[in-house]
Amino acid sequence: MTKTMIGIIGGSGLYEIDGLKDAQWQSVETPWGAPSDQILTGVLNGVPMAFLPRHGRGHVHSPSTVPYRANIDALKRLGVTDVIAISACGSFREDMAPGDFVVVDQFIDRTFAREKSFFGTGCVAHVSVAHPTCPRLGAACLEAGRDAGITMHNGGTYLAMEGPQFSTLAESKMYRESWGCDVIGMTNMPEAKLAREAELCYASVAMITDYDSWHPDHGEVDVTEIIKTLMGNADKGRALVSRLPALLGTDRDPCPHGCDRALEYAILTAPDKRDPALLAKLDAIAGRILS
Ligand SMILES: CSC[C@H]1O[C@H](OP(=O)(O)O)[C@H](O)[C@@H]1O
Ligand SMILES: Nc1ncnc2[nH]cnc12
Repeated sequence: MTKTMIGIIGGSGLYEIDGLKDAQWQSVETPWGAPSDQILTGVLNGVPMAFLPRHGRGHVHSPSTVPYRANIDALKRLGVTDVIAISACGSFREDMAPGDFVVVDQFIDRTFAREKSFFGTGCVAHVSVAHPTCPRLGAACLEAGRDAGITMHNGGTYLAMEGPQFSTLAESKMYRESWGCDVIGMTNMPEAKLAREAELCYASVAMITDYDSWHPDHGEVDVTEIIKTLMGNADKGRALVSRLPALLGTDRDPCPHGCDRALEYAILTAPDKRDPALLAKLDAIAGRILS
């Protein structure tokens, strides 16, 4: 049995959380560069927690320049076992209204200008992302949100776009009508794929801020409206987070869905052909399987 450590990746509007005992902002170095910011560590309601603002405090990084690999590596290096990503999203569904939260369980990845893997020449690995989020962790988020009085939706497909511009009307309609997506954002990919490679359980909570541009009564996306909705959402996000420790507990069994064993049969490169320099960089991510 291992000890639980909760990692929260806070999206737009969520740059810190309160109530951590022994809170301190820590600098973490990784072989993939610096994470988005220092990481706030401490203990929340009896369980160790690490909080990382995805865009950095003051919103420094754009969705394309967020150092996704460094962020996931830094959380893993600190001992995080369970990552909850909290993200501002547009909605493609009338019934997923601004102010509601969605526990996302699928993604369509339309990003193209980002590093998407820790692996590559000299150590090739292929993990499954058929089920890219952890159902156990998603269920805890759903319960925590409902306990906090938030309107929660169980399951949804997140369209990850490159940005930073919002979608055209034609794109918005295509994602909604032809592709059956539920929400849209710019950051959960490659974050979710990298978390799987790092053998971390990952759940994604979408905080709905707008109806993207498809909705005839709402017109185009307006970032000032998004920020207004975000201000209300951020407090709800914190309320959800404060309920997670009681639901996840201090001790942790192996993930029933195998997230923490994703690399077991994934590495294809023969031991004698592996690149020592890449193996050294993989110390935190794949140390369990490579050492
Ligand atoms: C503030 S509008 C667009 C911005 O908000 C979302 O960020 P995050 O996913 O980190 O909450 C979206 O992905 C864009 O980066
Ligand atoms: N409509 C939208 N499209 C992409 N990212 C978003 N983040 C918040 N609203 C969004």
